[in-house]
Parts: sequence; structure tokens; C-alpha cells
Amino acid sequence: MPRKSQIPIRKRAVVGVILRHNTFLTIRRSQQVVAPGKVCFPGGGIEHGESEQQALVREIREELGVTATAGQRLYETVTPWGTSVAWWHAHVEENAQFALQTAEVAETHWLAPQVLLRHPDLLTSNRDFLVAWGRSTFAIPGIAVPPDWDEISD
Ligand SMILES: Nc1nc2c([nH]c(=O)n2[C@@H]2O[C@H](COP(=O)(O)OP(=O)(O)OP(=O)(O)O)[C@@H](O)[C@H]2O)c(=O)[nH]1
Repeated sequence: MPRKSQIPIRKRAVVGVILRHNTFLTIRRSQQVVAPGKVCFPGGGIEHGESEQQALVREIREELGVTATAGQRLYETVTPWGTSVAWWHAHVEENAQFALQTAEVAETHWLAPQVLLRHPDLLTSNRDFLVAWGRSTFAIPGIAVPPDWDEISD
């Protein structure tokens, strides 16, 4: 997935990269949305007039029922299906209890990077995001690339 792309942008989206004890917060998409059953991060489309941070906080509230705060903007990509995705580090309270909007999110899991990378249902653009992180294209505060990353990301 190229960072600069010739793919026409049809939509802008934002996703939240949320960490707890060296694991990523992941969602399994419901059967009622695009890419049903796929595993990815919380997030969604940016509405007209909204900043990326506002969209990030709104999407996480809508999907998970918790208030997030935006950290730093980590990366930007364009999916093969023409969505420009801004990847943001985000935070939720340590003891936050999720109230899932099950029409969109079937379940959540905290997954170690190696588990996520190998996940059979991982959204392809998220795999590309993880591979780029492993190549130190960008850093994610608070988590180091695992030492065996090159072997498992081939
Ligand atoms: N939610 C989410 N979307 C992602 C991720 N990675 C990624 O490429 N995307 C892309 O970003 C776009 C927004 O995703 P979405 O389907 O959840 O958003 P949406 O606009 O349909 O839902 P919405 O009604 O909640 O705004 C889609 O093109 C999706 O494929 C990710 O980790 N999480």
C-alpha cells in the first residue's frame, strides 16, 4: 500500500491505534458493515467539516461507548479501494468499560503485535500498516517493534 498513491481518493477515514500493556485494541467488524468479520482498529469515515481528531473521538465513542483522546498522528495511507486513512495514536482510560455498538462492532480484543500480524481476518491495509511500522517508517509511542518481526512479516 503506497504512501503516495495514484489511486483516486473517494473517502477520508481515521483510525485509532490504542495500546494497553503492549497490546493493540482491535475490533472485529460486524456482519452488517463493509468488510464483515474483518479485524481492524476502531475508526471510520470523516464527516464534512470535521477534523481528524474530532472524527477519531466520535467514531470511538459511537463504536465502543468510551471517550478517547487523540495522541499523535502516526501515518497516512491510501487503501486500494480509495480511502485515505489517517492513523492516530489514541488513548482510553485504563479501566474503561466498553459498551459496543453491536451493529458495527462484533467484539473487541487486546492483541499482541505478533498475534495481530498473523491474524487470518486482519484487514489488508492494517497488515500494511504493521509492516510499515516494523520497518521503522514511523514509531508508535510506548511500544517497540518485536525482535522477531522480520521473520513473521515476510
Ligand atoms: N474502522 C477502520 N477502518 C479502516 C481500518 N483500516 C482501514 O483501511 N480502514 C478503512 O477506513 C474506512 C472507514 O472504515 P469504516 O467502514 O469503519 O467506516 P464507515 O465510514 O463505513 O463507517 P461509519 O459509518 O462509522 O463512518 C474503510 O474504507 C476501511 O476499509 C481500521 O483499522 N479501522
